[in-house]
Amino acid sequence: MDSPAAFDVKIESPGGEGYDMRTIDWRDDRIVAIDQTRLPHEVEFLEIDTVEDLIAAIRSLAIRGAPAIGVAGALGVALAARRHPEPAELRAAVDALRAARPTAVNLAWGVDRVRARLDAEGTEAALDEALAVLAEDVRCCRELSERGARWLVETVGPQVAVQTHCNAGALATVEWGTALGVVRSLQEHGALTHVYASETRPLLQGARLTVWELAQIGVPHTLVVDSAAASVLAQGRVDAVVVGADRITANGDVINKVGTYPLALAAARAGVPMVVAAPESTVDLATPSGADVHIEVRDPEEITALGAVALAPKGTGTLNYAFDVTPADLVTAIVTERRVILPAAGGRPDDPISRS
Ligand SMILES: CSC[C@H]1O[C@H](OP(=O)(O)O)[C@H](O)[C@@H]1O
Repeated sequence: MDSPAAFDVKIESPGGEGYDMRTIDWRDDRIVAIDQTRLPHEVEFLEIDTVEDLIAAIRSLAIRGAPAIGVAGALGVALAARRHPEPAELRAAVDALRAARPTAVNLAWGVDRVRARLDAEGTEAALDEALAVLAEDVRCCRELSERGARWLVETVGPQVAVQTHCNAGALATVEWGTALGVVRSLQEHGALTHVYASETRPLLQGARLTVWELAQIGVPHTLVVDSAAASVLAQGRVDAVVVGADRITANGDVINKVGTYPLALAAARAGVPMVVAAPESTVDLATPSGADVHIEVRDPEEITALGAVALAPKGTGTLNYAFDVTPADLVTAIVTERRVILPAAGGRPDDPISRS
């Protein structure tokens, strides 16, 4: 595939002060991670010494984002092996970690991968495997981002405006990002014009995290409320929607932050490609379709209050889905570190040829 001339341009993407820090890492025999509940006002790090504290951090979204919680799961098994030598205690701690959040396949994938190494070769091997998972995330995000940027330049042209949802940036991974990784690669190639970010109620990952990241890297951006995202597309302001994923099932259905499905409907109506950027660790070939995925339902207070301020009458009933399912026929492209799958055109993640 000849590289389009535009793609051969390479410019230094400005990183903001301290932006290149890692979202999650292993230092001095413990897990160190940015507390994302404090952003964008403060950059604070958690130093996690126990599995209980790690589970709490994942459940509160202090540590969040499918790839990042996959790495947290992997490091968490290594931590558990060091803190719980007694087999029954260790098993209970690892099982509780695996169940911390149900929807992103990466958490179970990271836990299972390191648990297998622990069972086979012991505590130090478990840490080696966890550190390998961490390093792979860095590599995979860079590779999928480059692949996604190249696909966009070839498909929509040399200058690309993007609409994204939630946060699938460096904060959702170890350090580079998936959807925002594609944005950064477009920026590096001089092919990015603008990013529209939706705020992503109720926890505002778009307004608090994505906008913060885009400012750090000097990307021109506009924040919109979730319900305006469809109008942004209808007005022809963007060339592609690019989002992350929490789980991609064997038939190409994409489970991602709630609000992704309506965005895909609006993209189809506007004739704009719907692009999902995710590592292969998010592809779950053991689950046939989105109908088989447990969608996390979260605390009503996340909807009915903003901190101490009530946004709805006390006792208001809610349906606080954390994710939704975008059917494969609305997904133009899934970009991983190894391949581009075209579900809307009939491509499937479980296709033996493209999996090879
Ligand atoms: C790079 S995938 C990030 C993915 O995870 C987010 O969910 P949450 O903030 O609840 O962890 C959202 O679905 C993002 O697309």
